[in-house]
Amino acid sequence: MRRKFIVGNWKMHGLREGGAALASDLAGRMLGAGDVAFDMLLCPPATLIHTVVQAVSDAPVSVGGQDCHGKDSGAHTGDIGAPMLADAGCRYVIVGHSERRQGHGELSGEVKAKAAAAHRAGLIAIVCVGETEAERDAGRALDVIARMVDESMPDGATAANTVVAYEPVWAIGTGRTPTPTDVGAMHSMIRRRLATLVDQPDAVRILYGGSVKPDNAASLLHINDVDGALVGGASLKADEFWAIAETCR
Ligand SMILES: O=C[C@H](O)COP(=O)(O)O
Repeated sequence: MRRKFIVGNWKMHGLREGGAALASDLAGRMLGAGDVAFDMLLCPPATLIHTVVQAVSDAPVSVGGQDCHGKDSGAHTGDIGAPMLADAGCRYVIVGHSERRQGHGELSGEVKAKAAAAHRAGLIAIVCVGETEAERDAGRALDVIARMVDESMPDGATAANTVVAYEPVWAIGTGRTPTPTDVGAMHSMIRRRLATLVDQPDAVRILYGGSVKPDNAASLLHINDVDGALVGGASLKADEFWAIAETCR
């Protein structure tokens, strides 16, 4: 049985005061809710990891990084090693987000190295894949994602150390989403693909990301093989993020 997983990716948003307030608000809601049918993860910018770890320390809320280097340490100015994230209190790290692939030219081979680095540090890697609008319009979405999954998944990936996030690039921050039929087809293809790449493919959580909002969360989160959401914009508002999470209850 895969528990639903609601992940907030704050991207490059937030200063200490607001970040602490948002994390504390969500921690309080989780504590007040008691038994919930989902896990919650917050991925703040690196400067807020310490603040958020402290704010959620009493609550069943995990903290993750938004990226890590493929090497554990070294002369890599501006980068963060996975052991540093673990040391700061993270349990997870997002790798291969399309904003990294596109904005920083990351290819799947590098994403695979980052996921492997996460595993070495004892972190759970959230491996992101997603097609562009041109690829979908050309009818190539399933092939593109199959290849990205094949090339991004590190050796030794298991259901315990890896989560996959499917995020169509054209749906991120645009208010547009694929149809539930298209999301279902993509997620079931990804799971079939995982059968050749990881142990216990049926236990791997596959998240959907891209314009998840309170008003579409229920229809997206109840699709077969959709095990949660990777939420950007709506994760910056406690009411919206909580409303998305509550559709899993
Ligand atoms: O990591 C999150 C995704 O990029 C989705 O962002 P969004 O919810 O703002 O569309």
